[in-house]
Amino acid sequence: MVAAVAERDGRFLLCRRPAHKRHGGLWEFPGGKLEPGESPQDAARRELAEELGVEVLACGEALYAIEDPGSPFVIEFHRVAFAGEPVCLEHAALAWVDVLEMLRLELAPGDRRFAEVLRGEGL
Ligand SMILES: Nc1nc2c([nH]c(=O)n2[C@H]2C[C@H](O)[C@@H](COP(=O)(O)OP(=O)(O)OP(=O)(O)O)O2)c(=O)[nH]1
Repeated sequence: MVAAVAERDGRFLLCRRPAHKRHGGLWEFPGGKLEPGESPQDAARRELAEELGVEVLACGEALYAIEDPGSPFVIEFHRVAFAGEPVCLEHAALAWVDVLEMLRLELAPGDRRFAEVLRGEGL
């Protein structure tokens, strides 16, 4: 899985998962599973267009790869820059939050581990 880390003025874009899905109601970085043959950069471009209606301009190398111990997924966190204002097309809500606000949200497990890395080390 790829998770996109978009930052503006010290705030990061987080998305709340729809109630009916796995980890419903929990907050996550936007992104999703890679389709066959996709690079993480391709998947970030596709997922952010689908979920947020934005165009990814740049997607870096993986900052961290983090496992959710309760699931088979490894989540790669990549820094992204995008053009346009994100629109909530597939999630329950969007929010730009600083790291302390992020840690107060109910985060999906892998996203929480990354938030703790952000608090400790920054980007
Ligand atoms: N963001 C995040 N997703 C997680 C974690 N643990 C875990 O099992 N997942 C799962 C939930 C989803 O099934 C999947 C996220 O991929 P996705 O965003 O493309 O999937 P989705 O549920 O929106 O859609 P679907 O294709 O599974 O129907 O990873 C976690 O810690 N963080």
